[in-house]
Amino acid sequence: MVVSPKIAPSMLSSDFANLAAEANRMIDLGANWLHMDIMDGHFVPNLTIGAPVIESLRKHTNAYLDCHLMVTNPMDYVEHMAKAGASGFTFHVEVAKENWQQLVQKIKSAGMRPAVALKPGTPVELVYPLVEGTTPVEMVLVMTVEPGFGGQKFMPNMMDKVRALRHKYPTLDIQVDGGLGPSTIDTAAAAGANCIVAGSSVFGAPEPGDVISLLRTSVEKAQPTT
Ligand SMILES: O=C(CO)[C@@H](O)[C@H](O)COP(=O)(O)O
Ligand SMILES: [Fe+2]
Repeated sequence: MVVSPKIAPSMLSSDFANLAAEANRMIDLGANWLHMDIMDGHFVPNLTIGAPVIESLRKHTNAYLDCHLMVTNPMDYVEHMAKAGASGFTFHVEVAKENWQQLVQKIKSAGMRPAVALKPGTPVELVYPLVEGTTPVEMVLVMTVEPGFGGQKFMPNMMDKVRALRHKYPTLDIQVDGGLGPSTIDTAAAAGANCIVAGSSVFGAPEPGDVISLLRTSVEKAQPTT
């Protein structure tokens, strides 16, 4: 595999009252990125954090903040998220069918890394133009649960999307998010995922560092033929 593993604990499963300490603990335990779930209570039936929390956290860490925006109007968030210190900006294709080119351009101009996510019911073909565009996204996030909540069950049938993406794009960062942990990582890694989001399996473990290492090792071992 020519793409490197990026393990991103989902801070949604952390103790939000101790966010900075939790974030730095994850980095010290070997995490590459911190996955930040931004939800607007409209695109998904849950409300979490926004730019003010990212801005506060940024004062306590230099880590890559991988922001997953489950919001209906991602365009409205770009400037605020960039100013707050977000590193990556992942929007959902379901709400950016018309204006994705403008959106990707705006994300890049604001200094963030653009990525696109798709819900379980969304066909993978919808993101191909975004990967192949003149201003392409740099990562595709395949949701392996319905977005909105941590702690749900991994959907193995989403691996068809991961396999299709890996076959078409051997060097693309492909992220999976939802229900990843020791019992599901090998399936995702074998399909070709290299960016792994894990919330409850990491924060709920007695030794979160062991889970982070296991996730990384599984991705490193998987060598899907592309
Ligand atoms: O985006 C989401 C949920 O919408 C995720 O990032 C979850 O927060 C992952 O949590 P686990 O399924 O790993 O517990
Ligand atoms: Fe997420």
